[in-house]
Amino acid sequence: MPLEPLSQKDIEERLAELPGWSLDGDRIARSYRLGSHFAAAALVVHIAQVQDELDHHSDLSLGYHSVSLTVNTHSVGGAVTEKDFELARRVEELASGHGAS
Ligand SMILES: C[C@H](O)[C@H](O)[C@H]1CNC2=NC(N)=NC(=O)C2=N1
Repeated sequence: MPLEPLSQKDIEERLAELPGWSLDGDRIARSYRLGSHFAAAALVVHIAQVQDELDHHSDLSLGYHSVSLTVNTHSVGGAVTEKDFELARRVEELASGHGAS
């Protein structure tokens, strides 16, 4: 099925199931805290691996003890789609395995 922009209501319903995620303009976003810079870097690499697997890529940044990402879907002109939430759910699983909060 082709990707379509989600309505505001659809976005809010999905965000309600993803604590820590929020709408930032036309993107969904989350930041994580980790116990060290190296732990944060490892999470970035793991997220990059999943993004290539899904062929869907966030803007992903590494801080001192933090990782931040924002994502929308370029192919529909930069709107939020189901694919962004698929990535967000996968990242949540990963982050928990890395001890991120
Ligand atoms: C050709 C390739 O499949 C596309 O460019 C993919 C790659 N990653 C992507 N990532 C995001 N966030 N949106 C896209 O539309 C997108 N498209």
